[in-house]
Amino acid sequence: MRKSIVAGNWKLNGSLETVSQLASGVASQVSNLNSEVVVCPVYVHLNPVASAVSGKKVALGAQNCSAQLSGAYTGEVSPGMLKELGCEYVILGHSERRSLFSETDSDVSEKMKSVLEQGLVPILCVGETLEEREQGLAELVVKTQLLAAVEGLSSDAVQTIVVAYEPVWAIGTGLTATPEQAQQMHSFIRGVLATVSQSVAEQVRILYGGSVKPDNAQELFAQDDIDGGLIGGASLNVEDFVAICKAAG
Ligand SMILES: O=C[C@H](O)COP(=O)(O)O
Repeated sequence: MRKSIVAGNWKLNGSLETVSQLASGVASQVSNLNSEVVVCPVYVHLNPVASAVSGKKVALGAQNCSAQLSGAYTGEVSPGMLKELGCEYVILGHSERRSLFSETDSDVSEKMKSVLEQGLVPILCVGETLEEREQGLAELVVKTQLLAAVEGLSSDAVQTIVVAYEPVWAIGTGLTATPEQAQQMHSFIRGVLATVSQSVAEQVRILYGGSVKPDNAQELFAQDDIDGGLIGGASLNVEDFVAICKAAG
């Protein structure tokens, strides 16, 4: 039985004051849930958010990291540094990093290795653009991204990762994939993971992301292969995010 996860990706939002309030507000309302709750602020907000959720049932995640562990890499932050701040999760390969910051499958693959070596859990994002979906390429795109990210990893390592299926056309647009569309892709992803091993396929949590809101979360999370969500806009509001976390269990 896979434990559900709801992760809030706060993206480039908030101030020291507002993220601390957001984190405390969420932490005070999720203590009785069965699902894991993760919040992912920007790097410079990790420390105050870690303090706000300390001892609470909310885990800390980062939105990105370097593949490098140390050295002359100006402006980068290593997985070990994130771990030192209390991070357990790192979002990797988000479509905004791929499209706006030119991250390639190969970059994501290097980051996967470094993050796993440091004992952190990558939340690996995969997903197709609208154009790719309309051309019938959605599964090929997702499969290519997924296999590139896990290439060279042991099956023991792969079974610890979290995958987030985020159709690019659904991110921040209000256009959610239907529960059927999402389930179809999640089942496909599980099938791709089965080529690593059947037990990997059964254990890896696969989250859906893209305009998840309190009013559509329950139906999405009720699908067999949807194990929670990666939430953008709605994670910036305590009541909405808590409602989504409750929908996951
Ligand atoms: O990482 C989160 C996703 O990009 C989803 O964002 P959204 O919930 O605002 O559509």
